[in-house]
Amino acid sequence: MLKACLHRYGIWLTVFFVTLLSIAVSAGIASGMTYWVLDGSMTRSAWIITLLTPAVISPVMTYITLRLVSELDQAHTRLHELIHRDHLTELHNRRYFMQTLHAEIEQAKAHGTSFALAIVDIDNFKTINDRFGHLGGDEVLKQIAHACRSSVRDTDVVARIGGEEFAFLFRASSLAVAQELAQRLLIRIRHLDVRLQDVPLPISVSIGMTSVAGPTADLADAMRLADNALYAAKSAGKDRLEILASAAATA
Ligand SMILES: Nc1nc2c(ncn2[C@@H]2O[C@H](COP(=O)(O)OP(=O)(O)OP(=O)(O)O)[C@@H](O)[C@H]2O)c(=O)[nH]1
Repeated sequence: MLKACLHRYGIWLTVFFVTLLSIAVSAGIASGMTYWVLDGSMTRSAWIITLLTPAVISPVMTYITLRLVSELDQAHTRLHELIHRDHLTELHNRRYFMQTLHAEIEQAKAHGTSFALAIVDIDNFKTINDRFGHLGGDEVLKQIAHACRSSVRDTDVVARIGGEEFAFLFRASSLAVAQELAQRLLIRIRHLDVRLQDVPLPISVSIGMTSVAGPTADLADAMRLADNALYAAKSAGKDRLEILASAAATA
């Protein structure tokens, strides 16, 4: 925490902030709160100290501290976005998706909850790149990403997990509900009005889906089943949904 502060705000602001903390602590005002500082939750502890210190520190110093804390908050939010967003489509990225999937699997194991996982791959995307170049392909990716986002519920998670591959996590969903959402996505993408250089492009995706439920839920198994289902959808002619339910979900 101290290193990050030094790096971003330089020596003088860091010294100022540390001095401020020392004054507050030595005045006995922040006793009991210091474990939060040690715990690393700088923002929360700094806010608490800031609220308690106006009586002993001048308003100017309090203002500076508030600015510092708010900048730290913004820096933290920007960093979080950089780490978890795909910059092209503004969807979540693979890292975020895998973390969320892992948490959802743990939830299923602990509480017997269920959800559906889908992997969506654009059909014949290479031909679009070959014909219109990488920038043209990027434009199509953005439009498909938008369609993906607006085809699901707020509680669902959508991410771009590879070049022309997206993943969906349908929370607390039966396979039937998730299947309906995926079918809706297929239709929506089929009817997208995508044009590059005024040429209308037929766009479609293939979807592989599986369900995850109960104490035997496993991340690697879930990804493998969804991948295999996607492979089946591609092999069966593309532009379709294939489902491979896990043994636990069908039991
Ligand atoms: N424009 C663009 N293209 C990408 C990006 N990432 C991967 N690609 C392209 O995606 C294409 C994927 O091609 P393939 O794996 O052959 O897949 P496909 O042509 O969609 O074929 P099927 O999956 O069998 O339907 C390649 O041309 C990659 O260069 C990206 O970020 N932007």
